[in-house]
Amino acid sequence: MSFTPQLWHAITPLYHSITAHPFIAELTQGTLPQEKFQHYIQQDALYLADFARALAVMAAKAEPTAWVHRYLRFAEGAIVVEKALHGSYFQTFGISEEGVVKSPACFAYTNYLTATCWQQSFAVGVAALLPCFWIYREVGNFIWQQHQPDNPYQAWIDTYAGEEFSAIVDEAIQLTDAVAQVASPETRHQMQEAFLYSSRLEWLFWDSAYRLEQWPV
Ligand SMILES: Cc1ncc(CN)c(N)n1
Repeated sequence: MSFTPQLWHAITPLYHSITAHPFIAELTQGTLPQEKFQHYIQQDALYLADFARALAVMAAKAEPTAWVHRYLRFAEGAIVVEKALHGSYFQTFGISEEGVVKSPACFAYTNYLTATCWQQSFAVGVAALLPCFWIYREVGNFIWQQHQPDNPYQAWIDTYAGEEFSAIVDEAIQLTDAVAQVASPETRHQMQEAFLYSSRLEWLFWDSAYRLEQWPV
């Protein structure tokens, strides 16, 4: 069995906790209060800036050289495609991320990703970044299958359930398998841990938006 199905298998209960979370349930129905979606999208704009930087770090570390380009394209996708999606919602709501402070969950996730990509091996960084692709595609498809008419969040759903995003996710999965194939058992173990931590942080990110999380002190 290749490596990535094992990664997914390990987080399957966690993934079900994400799809059962009220944020996702209400996003699916189109009933998620605007205030919660706005909180999410503002935090996500801050997240994406650091996500793109983490991907650029991975591009700098990538071996073979052909992979440099792939990680640069992933970073470009985060900055151009995903930020454009946020931009359209910002315009609709008349908001921006200007002056917004990272929530504890956003702070934890972005710091985890950037620290891992800078300090750990290329292999571990690859695994830490994979849930950011894979979970979003699965959640996008999950919601899309339950299509509700006039959902105000349809543009978000269409982006992550779309073919363009799916092709990127396939690439990220293949890359992870290729890296794992030549990794030592210890590195593979570290990759599994990194994948799990990022997956937990994905859950936390949605949960924090649902709670309109602020710093308690
Ligand atoms: C928190 C989070 N994780 C993942 C994605 C998809 N790149 C995102 N936009 N935001």
